[in-house]
Amino acid sequence: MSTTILELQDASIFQKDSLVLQDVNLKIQSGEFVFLIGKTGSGKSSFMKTLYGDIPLQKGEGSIVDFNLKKLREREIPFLRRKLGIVFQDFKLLPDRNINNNLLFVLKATGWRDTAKMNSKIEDVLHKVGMKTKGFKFPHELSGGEQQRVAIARALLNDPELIIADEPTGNLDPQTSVEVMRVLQDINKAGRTILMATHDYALILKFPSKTLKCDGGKVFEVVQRAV
Ligand SMILES: Nc1ncnc2c1ncn2[C@@H]1O[C@H](COP(=O)(O)OP(=O)(O)OP(=O)(O)O)[C@@H](O)[C@H]1O
Repeated sequence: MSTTILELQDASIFQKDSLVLQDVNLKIQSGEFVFLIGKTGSGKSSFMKTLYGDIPLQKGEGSIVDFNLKKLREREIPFLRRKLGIVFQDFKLLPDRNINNNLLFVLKATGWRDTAKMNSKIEDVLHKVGMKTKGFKFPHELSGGEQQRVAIARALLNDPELIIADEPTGNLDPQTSVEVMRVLQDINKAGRTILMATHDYALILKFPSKTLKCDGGKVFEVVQRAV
């Protein structure tokens, strides 16, 4: 039985006082892979920021992994983010430490203490993204695609119920984008729910899946035509 991971009802998304999206109604079920497309400035990032508590939900109703977005308090935001894996276009790895220590940093910051368990978790997530042998490398020693794999591994550390990826292939060449996309697909096939914003229509055609579009201040589902 599938459960609802994300639901918005008559939601409006604002950037400060300006309305970016209105009357947003959608549901994402556990196990889905959902693309979010739309032109630059159409509101994709604002939408995602609202989901992880960076922008408050001022109007309408929203629930995400059992948190009520309308009633979300400042002190609850770290707990919400522990249930989400967030991946950004620019990787956001810490440049002053190697990959293992980047991942260790996140585990310690989210309450892990047992060294053996932390090491085994790091090995596990790096294995999932095909980076098991690269843990000793520093971020600047990795290609963009490898850094993004590590950023995906980092997002997996706390077994998130939903992965939110904002343009994860935006800085990558087409072939590397496909490789990173395969990693995300494998993670989805293993049962994780993924919401991914992208500009890359070629990627959507190659990996067809449910697609939401931001356009004209609204979010709606688009049906892909066979090409
Ligand atoms: N920090 C901010 N303060 C005020 N307005 C903002 C801010 N960030 C974005 N906006 C505005 O909100 C609207 C939606 O921007 P948003 O970044 O959500 O779009 P996007 O679809 O993610 O674009 P892109 O694909 O370029 O990232 C735009 O009109 C933008 O100018």
